[in-house]
Amino acid sequence: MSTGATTLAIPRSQVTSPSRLRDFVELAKPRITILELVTAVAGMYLATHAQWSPLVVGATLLGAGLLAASANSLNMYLERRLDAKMTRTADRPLPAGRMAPAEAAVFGVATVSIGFTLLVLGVNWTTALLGLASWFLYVAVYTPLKTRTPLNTFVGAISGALPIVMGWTAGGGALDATALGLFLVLFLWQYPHFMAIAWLCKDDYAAAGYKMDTVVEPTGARAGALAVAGGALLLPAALLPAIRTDYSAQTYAVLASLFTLAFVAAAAAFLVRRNDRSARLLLRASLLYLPAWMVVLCLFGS
Ligand code: HEM
Ligand SMILES: CC(C)=CCC/C(C)=C/CC/C(C)=C/COP(=O)(O)OP(=O)(O)O
Repeated sequence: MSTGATTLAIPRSQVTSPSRLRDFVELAKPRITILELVTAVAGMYLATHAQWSPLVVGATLLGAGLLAASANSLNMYLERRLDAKMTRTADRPLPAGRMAPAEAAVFGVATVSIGFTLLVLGVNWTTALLGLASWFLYVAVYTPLKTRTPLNTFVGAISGALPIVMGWTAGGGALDATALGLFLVLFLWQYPHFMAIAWLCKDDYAAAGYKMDTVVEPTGARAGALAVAGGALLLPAALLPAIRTDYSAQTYAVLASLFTLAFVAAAAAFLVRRNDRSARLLLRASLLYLPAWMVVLCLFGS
């Protein structure tokens, strides 16, 4: 009798090892989650001018991080069969068979419960409810819409724009014009960001049956136009969080407008020459734009 057979009979998902931890981290889509948390820190910095309580900062980041981890793991649970059809996602823990679907579901339910409770008890109800709204829109509306209509991006962008507002309200900010400006910048930013990805991954998306803009309109003209529109609308939206007339706000307005014009130029280049090179450039520009905008906003716009 071979002991090897016994070893092989143990599901890989029950083996405890560092790679198990890596799989749980992967379930949370760490890069998107980290940038979301950075936006929350920027929102909180603007509201408090760094006169913040370390406990509230910790509770906000942990609570929002757990909600984002939950949203992402439940998205992976719901999309495990479709993820198996895309080269970009086939090696994720669920489609690759390294984790049982039930484990991801339990992780997703546990993290949303703990994250929401932490935000209610350690921060405030407004922030907790904004987090729950973001979670609900992503898991229960955006995820099922992905296979139905390209309007899914509109809903995903609402979800992705809420964490910066959560940071703002966690720091005591009201749901005012500044909050609206922060929301709109994040919302609009996602159009150029995602239209570049939608172009680069269009074959994958088509293979899995996702109705992204580049799948239903494969020339990419519509995706390009949406990227330019999102970028152009950022010009007025980026000015909203700093409607003041003093010198530092003017510096912010000039710098933010320059960044935004460069971003719009990258979107326009993609619209004109729709190829992988221009899409990659636009994606890179989007990932530079957001941190640059947040730094300028925190230094001069508050
Ligand atoms: C409609 C909304 C969004 C969609 C559909 C979307 C989709 C995606 C996809 C599919 C990727 C992977 C690209 C690849 O593997 O090459 C990606 C990358 C990324 N996204 Fe988004 N995203 C959205 C919004 C956001 C938001 C709100 C943030 C954070 C504030 C964000 C941050 C990132 C980052 C940091 C990366 C780079 C990850 C890496 O280097 O692999 N995204 N996005
Ligand atoms: C606090 C809280 C709840 C934050 C939620 C943050 C969050 C998950 C934002 C969504 C951003 C988004 C639409 C990503 C794309 O997912 P996708 O499903 O298109 O990506 P994929 O194809 O890589 O799975």
